[in-house]
Amino acid sequence: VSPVSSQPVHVEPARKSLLKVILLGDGGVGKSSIMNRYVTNKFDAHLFHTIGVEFLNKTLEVDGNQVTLQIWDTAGQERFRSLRTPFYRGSDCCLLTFSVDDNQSFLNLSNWKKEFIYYADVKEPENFPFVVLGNKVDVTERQVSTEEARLWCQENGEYPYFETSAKDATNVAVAFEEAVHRALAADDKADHLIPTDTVKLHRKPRSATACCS
Ligand SMILES: Nc1nc2c(ncn2[C@@H]2O[C@H](COP(=O)(O)OP(=O)(O)OP(=O)(O)O)[C@@H](O)[C@H]2O)c(=O)[nH]1
Repeated sequence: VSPVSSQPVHVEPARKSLLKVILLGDGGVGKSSIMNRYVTNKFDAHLFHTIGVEFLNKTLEVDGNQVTLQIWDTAGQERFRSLRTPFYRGSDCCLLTFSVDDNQSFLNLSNWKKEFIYYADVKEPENFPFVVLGNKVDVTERQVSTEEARLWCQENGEYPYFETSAKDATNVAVAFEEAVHRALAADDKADHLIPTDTVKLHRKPRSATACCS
C-alpha cells in the first residue's frame, strides 16, 4: 500500500497566459502608434483617430512560458467616451499615456486613471499595475520635463515611467515588457491572497514508517 499523506494539498495556481493590456490617454498622444510599433514594428505619420477600441495580439516568452499579450488601443477623444469605457473591465495592466509635447495630456493623466478605475471596477486601486508612458520624445519642443513626469508617477503610486517614441521605437518594447511583468506580479500576489484550505499536491508523501506508525 502506498503511503498516504495527511498533509493538506495546495495546488499551485497556473500563471496567466493571456494578458489584457489597455492604452489610455488623450486623443493624439500616440496610443495607436505605440501599439503598431510594438506589434508590427511600423509607424504611420498620418494615422486617423481611433473610434471606439481596437486590439492586436502579440505572443512573447516570459520565464520559459508563452504569454499572449492582448493590447487594447482606445479612442482618446472625449466624444468617444461611451464607446471605449465598456472595454476596460478585465484589464491586467493599464498604460497611462501622454505626449511630452502636450502639457494638457500630462495634466489629464489623473482623469484617465480615475476613469479607468471606475469603469474597470478596480477593487484595490492602490495595487493595480499602472505604467506611465511619456510619448513623442523624438520631438524637440517639450512641454513636460522628465522630472515632472517622474514626480507624478512617484506621488500617484510609484508607477514605472518610460519616455517613448513610436516614431523611432525608443523604449516601446521595454515598456510593454514592464507591463507584462507588473501584470504577472499582480496576478501572483492576488493568487497568494486566496485562502488555501486545500492539499499540497507537490509535497512528498511522508515515509511509510511515519505514515503508518
Ligand atoms: N513625432 C512623433 N509623432 C508621433 C509619435 N507617436 C504618434 N505620433 C503621431 O501623432 C499623431 C497621433 O497618433 P495616434 O497614434 O493616432 O494617437 P492616438 O493617441 O492613438 O489618438 P486617438 O486615436 O485620437 O486617441 C499621428 O500623426 C502620429 O503619427 C511619436 O512618437 N513621435
